[in-house]
Amino acid sequence: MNVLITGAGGMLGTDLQKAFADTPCIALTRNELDITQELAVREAVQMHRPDVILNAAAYTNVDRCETEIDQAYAVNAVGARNVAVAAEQIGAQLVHVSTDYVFPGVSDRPYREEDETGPIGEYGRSKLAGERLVRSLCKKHYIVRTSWLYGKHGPNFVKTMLKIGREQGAARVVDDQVGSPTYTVDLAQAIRALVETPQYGVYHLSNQGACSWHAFAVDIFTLAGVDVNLQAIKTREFSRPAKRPAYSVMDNMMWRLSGHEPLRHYREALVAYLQETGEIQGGDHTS
Ligand SMILES: NC(=O)C1=CN([C@@H]2O[C@H](COP(=O)(O)OP(=O)(O)OC[C@H]3O[C@@H](n4cnc5c(N)ncnc54)[C@H](O)[C@@H]3O)[C@@H](O)[C@H]2O)C=CC1
Repeated sequence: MNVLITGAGGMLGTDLQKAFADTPCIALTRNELDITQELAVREAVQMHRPDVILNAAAYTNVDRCETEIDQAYAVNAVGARNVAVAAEQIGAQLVHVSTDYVFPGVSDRPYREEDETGPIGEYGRSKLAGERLVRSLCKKHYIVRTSWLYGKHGPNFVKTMLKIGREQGAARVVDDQVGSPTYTVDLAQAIRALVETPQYGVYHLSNQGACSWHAFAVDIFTLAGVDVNLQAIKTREFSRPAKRPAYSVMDNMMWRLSGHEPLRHYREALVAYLQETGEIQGGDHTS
């Protein structure tokens, strides 16, 4: 299996490279391939002729998407289209990574793959546009919606909390947004397993369990042994340009029904992350 990764320098892209390290893999960062450039995408795909393309490139700054709408759509929709067309031309499989933010966040149960979408911000709208283009333009597609990513190779909530907690000894975190934190290493391995089958379609892939950002911060500080004055606040007290869904937990139904084991619980994944980044020593931290 020959693999080509776009957005390979990002947080997920870097872990995808590791998950596919035992197979021929061309990893292209934004500087090496800008997916908004249709001709460049077509040429790169024609030249390398991968069996599988992993599109991890995206405009991911949720707040900036509210004002930089054209830039967001250029990458998340037009860029996704360019990759989908190029994949289809050579009959390649395409894994396109999307987000829980395509949902409005008002469900009383975890969102399933076929539930109605309804993004409440420009990031989610641009990602949904990308999903639709991929679905209609590339037959062999896997659309992988994931949530609340953190990993070793990018800025993320865990790093931010540890920095703020250690430097300031205090933090205020919202407790009225609920989702599933997901470790990029686990997601990359799941994507690896997914492309071993021709079970195309839309997948929700997240670590198991759900929590608020505040509860996640409690886990982070407890596990890392950082003593912090942690205050729970409401979203309305923490003004940000983009609205976020209040509840974006996703049922990984299609993954389960396709015969895969659920991803591990988010707390177990967090322990692994903290150990692998040297924040805590090995041993049993899960009780
Ligand atoms: N970070 C998160 O919490 C979540 C992320 N996602 C999705 O997961 C995927 C991976 O995200 P992360 O690794 O967290 O983001 P990231 O921001 O770390 O990585 C995205 C990469 O795309 C690259 N990129 C941006 N514009 C590009 C362009 N025009 N051409 C080529 N590359 C370009 C960036 O340079 C960056 O390396 C994205 O599709 C994102 O929408 C979904 C849910 C949550």
